[in-house]
Amino acid sequence: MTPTSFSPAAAPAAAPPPPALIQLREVEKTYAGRTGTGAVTALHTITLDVPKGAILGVIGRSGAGKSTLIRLVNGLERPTRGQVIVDGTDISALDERALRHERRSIGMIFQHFNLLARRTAYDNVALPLEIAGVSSAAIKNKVMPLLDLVGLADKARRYPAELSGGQKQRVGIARALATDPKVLLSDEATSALDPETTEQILALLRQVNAELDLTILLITHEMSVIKAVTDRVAVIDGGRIVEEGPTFDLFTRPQHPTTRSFVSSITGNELPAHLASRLSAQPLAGSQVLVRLTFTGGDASQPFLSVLTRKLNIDLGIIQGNVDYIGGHPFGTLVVSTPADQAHLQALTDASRELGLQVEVLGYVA
Ligand SMILES: Nc1ncnc2c1ncn2[C@@H]1O[C@H](COP(=O)(O)OP(=O)(O)OP(=O)(O)O)[C@@H](O)[C@H]1O
Repeated sequence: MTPTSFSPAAAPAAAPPPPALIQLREVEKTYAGRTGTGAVTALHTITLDVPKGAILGVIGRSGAGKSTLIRLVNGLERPTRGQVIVDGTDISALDERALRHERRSIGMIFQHFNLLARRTAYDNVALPLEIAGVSSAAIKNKVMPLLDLVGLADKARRYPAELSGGQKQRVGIARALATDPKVLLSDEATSALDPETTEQILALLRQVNAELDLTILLITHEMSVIKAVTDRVAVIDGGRIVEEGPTFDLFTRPQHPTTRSFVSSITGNELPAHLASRLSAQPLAGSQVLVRLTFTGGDASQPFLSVLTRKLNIDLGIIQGNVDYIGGHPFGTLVVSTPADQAHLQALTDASRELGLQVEVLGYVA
């Protein structure tokens, strides 16, 4: 059943967004069908802004169109319709030569690192500079500080086979930064790494974002990556952006069912199956109503449960609860049960709203 939303708390007034460094304008991408298949429209009328200096994550399930989207931004694919603009340049309108030049300002890192096995870490990082015709003295001045930045100064002469997954991705990041890009594209860059290494690589991305004022567009299927590193998030589903906004807002006030499902995957918001299967949309005789209270920001630590029970003189059963942090800001959810009486429910809703909580009626269980 679809939960009824009881007046979610108003979003705080947002400052005007800084200018977008990446702009997708009504972008559509249709692939000609492979042998024996029809054409596939991977992206439908996508409009998306990545503000300068931001880390924006695009999350979607397999086949949603993430890879297509990121490949359009570095010009590996051309849109069927619409424009892809990076720092004022319409990537989709460039010829091959101009595109090659423009790609120097767009770094990219990959899930499987894409390092050349016969080149050392140093030589992998040097490669884009060699291609750009930079002198070997200037290359040395560039590569060693970059290896230092990613924590691999002592591994310059190692080959990829001698490096761990995390170290390989560090080389990938240094290589992507070699040409001083304005934008870093990350294609599932931590998907092949264990959780601890993932955390370290995401911390490195945050570091280069802050130190180099680098705009980062990353695609992922993992909400934990979105939570750990992004400022903004776009949810893609069936080739369409179904929701986009500041990461904290999407976690605390997800609107679209796909976003809710992604958020649930990490916050444990989903009710246990045995309870969800018994939920009814209408009250039954003697039933309890299940209500999800969501608390965000600085008020998350207030003792609202005891305030509510004292104020309303009601019993609240705790069904499920969770507190989490995004960018250092707490948010949490608590699912409570209480007798399904309309006046009772209204009083609980009003009192919860007074405390700054969002209230969502999930349904009724007998
Ligand atoms: N070169 C291609 N030719 C035809 N269809 C393609 C091509 N590339 C992608 N598609 C189709 O476009 C759709 C979106 O694919 P895309 O790879 O962008 O999704 P994704 O979200 O990155 O998926 P995954 O996470 O599995 O990589 C899918 O239906 C896919 O089969």
